[in-house]
Amino acid sequence: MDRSYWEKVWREEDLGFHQPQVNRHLQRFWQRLQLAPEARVFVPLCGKSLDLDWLLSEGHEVIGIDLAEQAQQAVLARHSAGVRYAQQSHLHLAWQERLLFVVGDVFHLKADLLRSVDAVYDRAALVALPTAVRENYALFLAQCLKPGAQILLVAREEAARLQGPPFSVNTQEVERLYGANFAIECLAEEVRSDQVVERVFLLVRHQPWASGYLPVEAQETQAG
Ligand SMILES: C[S@@+](CC[C@H](N)C(=O)[O-])C[C@H]1O[C@@H](n2cnc3c(N)ncnc32)[C@H](O)[C@@H]1O
Repeated sequence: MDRSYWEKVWREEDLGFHQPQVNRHLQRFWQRLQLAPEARVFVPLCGKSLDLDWLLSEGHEVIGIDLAEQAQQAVLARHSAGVRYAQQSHLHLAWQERLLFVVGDVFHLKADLLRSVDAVYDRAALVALPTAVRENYALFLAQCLKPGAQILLVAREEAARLQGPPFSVNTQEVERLYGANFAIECLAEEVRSDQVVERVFLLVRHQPWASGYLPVEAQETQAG
């Protein structure tokens, strides 16, 4: 999905993905991450999700990014006091107290910023991306996140779905994308009435040199 696809979605307010309430998996499983209240949380492809507000209410610093300026405006309308703005290359930044909302492409974020993140909350982000971009996204997160950083991932599998977004992402796909760099635990699996299987995963970035770990930058070479 290119930028023009999402621009049209936002222009036409075709926002079927937006939830009018905080995600129940987030509320149920967030405590499993055992984060300090002041921990920094990254919410990629965040839209105008109320989950940002919930994470702020837990005391976290929250960084959201979305291509859509409308998403930023909607979120800032809920956090309007004392907003400040800045531009950094292709990114439009707005921040207010513990919230930083970036308008731009997730792949333009600086690795330094993501390295400061303790946890990532991914609902409808990975599954919004087609296969090739999904691979880049998973590798990008692996390269930027520090060891020990966690990802709470809500994925959806829909066997009959050939097109997206949302795309069907099953357990094998999560393992293919993240298995080399993260420990993966499936926290919940639910079959919905519409035959969509929703799964919640907890991913933890490996510590360097743990058994089986190779840094993503490493190239295999011949001995001798
Ligand atoms: C399916 S929506 C999910 C929004 C949000 N996570 C939620 O739960 O409501 C995907 C969002 O990703 C944004 N998006 C798509 N590609 C992006 C990219 N490369 N960088 C930043 N945002 C992107 C779109 O504008 C859209 O708002």
